[in-house]
Amino acid sequence: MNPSKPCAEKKIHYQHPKDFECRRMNGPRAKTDLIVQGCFVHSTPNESLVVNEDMVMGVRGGRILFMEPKDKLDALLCSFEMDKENLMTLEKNQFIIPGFVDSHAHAPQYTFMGTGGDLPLIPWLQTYTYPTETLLNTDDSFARDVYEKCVNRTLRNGSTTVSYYATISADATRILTDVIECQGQRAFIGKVNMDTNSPDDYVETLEESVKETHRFVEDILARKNPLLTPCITPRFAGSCTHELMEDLGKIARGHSLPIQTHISENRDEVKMIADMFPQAKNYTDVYDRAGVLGDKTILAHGVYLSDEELQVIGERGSGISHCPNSNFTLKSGILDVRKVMNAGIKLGLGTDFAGGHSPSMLDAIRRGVTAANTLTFSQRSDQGQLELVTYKDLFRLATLGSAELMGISDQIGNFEVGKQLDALVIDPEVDQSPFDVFSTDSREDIIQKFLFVGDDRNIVKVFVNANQVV
Ligand SMILES: O=c1[nH]c(=O)c2nc[nH]c2[nH]1
Ligand SMILES: [Zn+2]
Repeated sequence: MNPSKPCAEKKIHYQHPKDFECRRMNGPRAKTDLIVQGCFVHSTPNESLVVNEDMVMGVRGGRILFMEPKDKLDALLCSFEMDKENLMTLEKNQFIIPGFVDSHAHAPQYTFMGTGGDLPLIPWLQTYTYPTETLLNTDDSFARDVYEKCVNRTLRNGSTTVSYYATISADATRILTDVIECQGQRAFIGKVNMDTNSPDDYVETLEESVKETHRFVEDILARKNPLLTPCITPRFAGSCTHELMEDLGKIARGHSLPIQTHISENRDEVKMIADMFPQAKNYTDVYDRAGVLGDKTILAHGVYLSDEELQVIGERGSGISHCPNSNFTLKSGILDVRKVMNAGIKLGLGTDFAGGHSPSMLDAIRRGVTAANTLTFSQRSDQGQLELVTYKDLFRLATLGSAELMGISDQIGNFEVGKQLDALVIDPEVDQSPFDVFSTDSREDIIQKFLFVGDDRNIVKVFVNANQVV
């Protein structure tokens, strides 16, 4: 097997290291059937945590064909003409969950993840973020090294789908796309757009930005890989002119593409946007006037959105990516998740590394619980009884919620028949597991222990579109 051959044949300029196994070998569609028997844990539109014991799932061409009680196994194998050789039976305490969907992450910032938490957003962007992105934007081999490690790390931590920001260059973004494609992850990928209020060596003209965006969109669409979606990415209103955002909105609508950007993350940022766009009513109105708010728009953070803004976001069908680690690390604030959920606005979860200092959606779940608990301290005295946000709600946001936010919940997010199989096999008793299981633990206790104490050691298999990628 020559791991680099398929990519080389497609004339992708990216070359893998010798020992790297390019998963494009499998093609984006799984060739063999897969049957899984065991305990399935997922969210449904009505329930955040559903545990289905003793079930059997059949998968063909990457898609879930059936999910039935295990005593029907023989009859199902017979009627779907499936081979028992493809049966994977989970062990006693193992269970399977949908792959995590990270709805907001910055691949180039993986370089400095875990450092630089001493500053708030705007000086953090100027001091750490822009210089690092400038470096990856211009040094291909460094970018390749960072992107390979970043994608490998997110996959190992169970993120089967990630919505990534890259840098401002279409060529550099292409390196990230090559890496994601070869490692077999499902992803939204965004070439970042910035045409104002940015460093002299990390900024584009309006014309360049639009031209490069077309080039990047065409590169990804030409690959015809259903796992990859170009995502139009005006960085935030603080680095884009109205004219650029308007043009980007048109490109997104022209190709029916998603849009991702940041909104209302930090008080100084909100003030900066008000100064830059005096004609707009508020931050949301800046995007609304430019035609950036549609039913495929992912807005990261939204900590300081007013009720009026939330209403507009809901009416446009846009949604919010909640990034609690980043909000704590950059000292931005805390999103009122219950308020957003009660407003009926689409809500997902994101790591936002390297504003956040973890690539793990397990960490995002935990920080989300802490964020919600923290809000209850300040709200209880004046509002009486509170509707709590639980770990089950956060599990839903990390899977089905993010899939809904990204507009792909018809394909992934849970184990509904007809969806594609993106899944994680969890082994609570793996060697070196960071937690212990006792005979007194119920199944729900074990799931909760994994969500609060588990890590990538417990994620023993990762499937994207039924292909095993870890
Ligand atoms: O958390 C964030 N990370 C970023 O890179 C960024 N750019 C604008 N606003 C931002 N917020
Ligand atoms: Zn971000």
